[in-house]
Amino acid sequence: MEIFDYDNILLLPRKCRVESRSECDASVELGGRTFRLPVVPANMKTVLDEKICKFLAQHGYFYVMHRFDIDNVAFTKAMQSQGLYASISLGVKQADYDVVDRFVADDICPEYITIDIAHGHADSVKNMIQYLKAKIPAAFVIAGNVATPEAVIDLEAWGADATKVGVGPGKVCITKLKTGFGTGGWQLSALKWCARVATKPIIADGGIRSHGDIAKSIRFGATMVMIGSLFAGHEESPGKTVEVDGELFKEYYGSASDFNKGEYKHVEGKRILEPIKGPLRSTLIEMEQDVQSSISYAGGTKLMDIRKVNYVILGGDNAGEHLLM
Ligand SMILES: NC(=O)C1=CN([C@@H]2O[C@H](COP(=O)(O)OP(=O)(O)OC[C@H]3O[C@@H](n4cnc5c(N)ncnc54)[C@H](OP(=O)(O)O)[C@@H]3O)[C@@H](O)[C@H]2O)C=CC1
Ligand SMILES: Nc1nc2c(ncn2[C@@H]2O[C@H](COP(=O)(O)O)[C@@H](O)[C@H]2O)c(=O)[nH]1
Repeated sequence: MEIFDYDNILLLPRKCRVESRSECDASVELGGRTFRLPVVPANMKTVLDEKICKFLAQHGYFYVMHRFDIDNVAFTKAMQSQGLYASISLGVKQADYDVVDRFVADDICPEYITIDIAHGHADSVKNMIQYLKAKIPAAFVIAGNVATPEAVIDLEAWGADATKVGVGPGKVCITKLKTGFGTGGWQLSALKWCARVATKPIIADGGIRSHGDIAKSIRFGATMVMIGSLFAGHEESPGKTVEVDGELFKEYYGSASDFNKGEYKHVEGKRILEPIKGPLRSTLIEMEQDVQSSISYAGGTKLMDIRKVNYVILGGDNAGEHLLM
């Protein structure tokens, strides 16, 4: 198997088919809705809050609200009462089953539900998917996180509508160091490996460090990418603002860090400071323009045209040109 990551892959251009990059369509379909970008901010406390979710939904972007210290039912009601879709996260504990029961009792259905646990290839996820499918069948269920084709096959067979791939590639992740497991350092080839067997959308989660990594993820089989660190340092970001030597930063911490958990137990995340990089809407617009550029370099007009390009692996044992035959 080829092992590579975002840093040592480059995509190869094909003859341009547009006169302007504005002709390229960066939108993507997921769960019956079309979103402007194949990008979703990570469902983490220092990345988004209710206000950001509302902004994203109103402006045609996908979001997944985090699941920490939040009333999912009240959140769903608030979004839907404004004519917006609701996209929430759940765990697999009794409290999460109680939330599902409240949805049923109130006859409310969030449009998207992401089952979000560290080791998603687990019977606990199978049970939650099956409970959701029985109780709220109209919800689009995303399940994860996983790292292998076997896991993608199982989650799809258990009823997940999409899977989330990525264990340990995140910027505030210390899973690799603490446990010796994961896709940190080879997330892009893990995605390729998983995409070979997937029959439903994959969300590639973690390890995106620059906008070009979005196109690379699409090339290797992602329908969408989940991004934390690139979104964490905005003016609107919910993380605390910290001043260091006159420069302003926002804190960004892992959902499995002691900062999120409130205790030091099974910690697999850390806290870092991200330099503040202006308003969120500017980054979203720049991302869209960059994805449009990627599509144009792919010789295409729409997002999935990126899947057609060849690539090179730079350096290492797998170095060379890889042509689609
Ligand atoms: N993408 C990634 O690489 C990672 C992401 N995270 C994020 O951190 C947050 C917290 O995750 P998580 O701790 O799973 O959530 P929870 O604390 O809600 O745990 C979910 C359930 O899974 C169990 N669990 C957690 N890890 C494992 C494991 N390795 N093996 C077996 N059972 C496990 C927990 O039990 P118990 O705690 O008793 O073991 C609990 O019953 C999530 O948002 C998750 O996405 C965390 C780590 C890696
Ligand atoms: N191993 C851990 N992974 C975590 C934790 N909190 C979040 N995450 C994952 O990281 C991505 C975001 O990655 P980034 O590279 O874009 O910053 C996020 O979506 C989660 O899957 C954690 O505490 N430990």
